[in-house]
Amino acid sequence: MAEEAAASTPPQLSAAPLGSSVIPIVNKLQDIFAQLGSQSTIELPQVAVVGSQSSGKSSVLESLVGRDFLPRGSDICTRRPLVLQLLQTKRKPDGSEEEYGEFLHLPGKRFYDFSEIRREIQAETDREAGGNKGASDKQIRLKIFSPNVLDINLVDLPGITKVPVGDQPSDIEARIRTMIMSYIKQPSCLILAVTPANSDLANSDALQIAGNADPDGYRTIGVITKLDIMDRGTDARNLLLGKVVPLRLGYVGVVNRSQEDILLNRSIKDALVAEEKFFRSRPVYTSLADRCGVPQLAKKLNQILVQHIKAILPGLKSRISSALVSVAKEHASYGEITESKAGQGALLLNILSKYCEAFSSMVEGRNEEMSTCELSGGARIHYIFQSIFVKSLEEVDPCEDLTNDGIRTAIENANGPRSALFVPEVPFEVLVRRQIARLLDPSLQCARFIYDELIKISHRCMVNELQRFPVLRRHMDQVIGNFLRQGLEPSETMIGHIIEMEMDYINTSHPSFIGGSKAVELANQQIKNSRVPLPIRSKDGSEPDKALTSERSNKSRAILARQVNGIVADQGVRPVADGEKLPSTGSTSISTWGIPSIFGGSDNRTSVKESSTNNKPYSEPVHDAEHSFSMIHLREPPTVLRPSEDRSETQAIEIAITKLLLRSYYDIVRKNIEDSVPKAIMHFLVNHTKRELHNVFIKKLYRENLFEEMLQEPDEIASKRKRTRETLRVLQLAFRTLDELPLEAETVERGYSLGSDPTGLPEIHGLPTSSIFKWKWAPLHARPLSHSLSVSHLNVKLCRTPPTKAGISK
Ligand SMILES: Nc1nc2c(ncn2[C@@H]2O[C@H](COP(=O)(O)OP(=O)(O)OP(=O)(O)O)[C@@H](O)[C@H]2O)c(=O)[nH]1
Repeated sequence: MAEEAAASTPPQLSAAPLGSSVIPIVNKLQDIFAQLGSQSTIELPQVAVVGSQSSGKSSVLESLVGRDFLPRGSDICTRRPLVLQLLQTKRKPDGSEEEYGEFLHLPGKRFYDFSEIRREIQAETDREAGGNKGASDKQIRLKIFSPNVLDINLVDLPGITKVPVGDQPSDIEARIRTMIMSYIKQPSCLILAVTPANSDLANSDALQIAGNADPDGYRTIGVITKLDIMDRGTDARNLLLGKVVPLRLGYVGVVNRSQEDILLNRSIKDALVAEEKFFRSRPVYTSLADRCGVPQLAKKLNQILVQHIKAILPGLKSRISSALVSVAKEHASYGEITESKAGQGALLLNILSKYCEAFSSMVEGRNEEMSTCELSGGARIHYIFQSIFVKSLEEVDPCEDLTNDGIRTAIENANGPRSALFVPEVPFEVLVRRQIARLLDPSLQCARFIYDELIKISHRCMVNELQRFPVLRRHMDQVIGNFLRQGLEPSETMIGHIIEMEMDYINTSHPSFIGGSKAVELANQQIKNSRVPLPIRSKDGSEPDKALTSERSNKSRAILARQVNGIVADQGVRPVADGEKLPSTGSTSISTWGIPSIFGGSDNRTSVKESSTNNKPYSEPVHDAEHSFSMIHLREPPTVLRPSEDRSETQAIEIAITKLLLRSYYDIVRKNIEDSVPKAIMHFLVNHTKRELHNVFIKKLYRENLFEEMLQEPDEIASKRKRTRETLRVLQLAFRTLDELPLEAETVERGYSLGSDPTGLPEIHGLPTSSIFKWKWAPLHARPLSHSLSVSHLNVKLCRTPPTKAGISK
């Protein structure tokens, strides 16, 4: 009845629950985890009680939890492992608490009456293990929800029994041992090895099985129960001092409720008071206060939990600090909200200046985020100039699209109605102009490429910073786009002028130009060298070795084109041109270029004349003598006239000269263009943009009436800023909290008071400390429990008083 009454009163822990003083610290840490958005929790070690049957395991566990809910009795009670999950719940808004249990096998059913929990454990044990003392290794899982507990698992295990009774199989002892071992061999399991004081400790099943699972004793605490029913005249001093069986973490002696107390419904609270009274009334235990009583056991466990928490703190701290750095960076990227006009103006000005600075830096290669994987910014501009533009121009052969026939046609056209006396200047100029004109397109294309590059660079400037101001970004892109287009126009005009200038005046006095005399000399040389073998023209007019000679000729040209000024005396076989017939003699008289006379020998002239007469298109029909007085009819000139196919040596020389001149002059122009086009683009487009961009921005965008519009932020950014600011605040708080976490033994001992903590959790204390319970235990000798429990070193602050020699059990 009393127990029922206790259960119905507002749930209040009546004793020092396990880990009570650690709860606030763990809560704080859990809060930090939660605020970090982390799913992980602080995993506290599981605590298992082991021992022989009826040694008092369940009683110890109950005392630690502070609630009556486990079946206890002089007979076998725990016949299935009971995994007790303590789960901390939030206090209700009105401050009231709610404690209840829930079984895994009865999901959704809440047990607010703890004696009902006990009845359900008994019933569930019977269901699985039968009603006649049978045991089963099938767990009963019970969750206890309370605002006053630590999230920790406690395991009540069946007691070790020797002689099978009831329905127990013959190997009951082995079975139970195996079952117990499966729990306590886990390195994260803390073992409470329970031995009644009225039995022989040296024969303790609890210590024996715990020793098997934890040979070094880093996670075994010895618990001596039933100190109150020891033989008269005996005491547990030596046991507690570890003189009988040494234990690294030592022993704690407790007095639980007797069977009589249970029958009388004596509460745990009363039992704890009685226990305190018991130790106080036994002078033999006075000096062992730190190892006597359930509160001391709870304290010892708390200390181990604190050590465990300490071990996980450094990892937690480094996680928080790295999160702090990245969140702070993100927060900074969203900037601050600026409301005043002056502030907005300054912000806008700052952005514009920074943008221009970033643009210039990228063009000049001073960009901080310089890539090591690919060319960027100014380097790409250089590449376009040198590796694309210049290289392409150098690969062009000015005579590439000119056939010998073409050149000859041009020459004949230039001669007009006369036969040429001099090497005609006009065809060279016409042809060279045509080649120069070809340079316009690649030059304009080059300017376009650079323009595209600048647009790309502009898009890469301040990408992150301007995310916040999409309207401004759009406007800036527009302004710089227009401005670059405007810069492209004068550079294109300039390129046009450069090409026109080159075409307008063919400077045959250029010092690098080959000049007429030299060209004639070289041409003669070439003709002479290539006189034998003469290409034999077949009937259809094709030359068998045309392809070959043409190829050679191309090669020679290529060599020629690579020489300085484009001139080299071609020593090898240098057929003048495709399909040329070379004269047998090469004697020519040479004048200087300009008015160069290349009077061919009379033979040549004759041969030209002859060849012209023999030329089919011009040849007249042969008339009979009888028709000599009749009207002579001329053949109608064809609509399209071409020069005769037969070529004189003079013509061959003329063609060769023209080509030499073309190449030489083209080379001069090409170099000029290669030099001046990039200069024009740099001046009118690139550098002009660098110089003027800031002014243009100011002129177009820095207007007070536009501030608001330009600095408009998307809602998303505002909410991101708010969110990161909050996260930042939480992280900073978490970092501070970790630093200030009172993990010193003294504070933990007292129960960490949250004071005016906004979570509103109450102060939680253990039992009032009387002089007899004055804590002296100092775990200086403690060693890591396991990997998950361990701390590599203990904080010296944990040690208030040096441990007594006896306390350091070996
Ligand atoms: N006088 C006295 N009786 C105790 C003490 N501890 C336990 N008991 C009694 O011993 C009996 C067994 O206690 P339990 O807590 O059920 O022991 P247990 O080890 O859990 O038992 P099983 O689970 O059956 O193995 C009960 O009647 C308890 O009242 C104690 O310190 N002093």
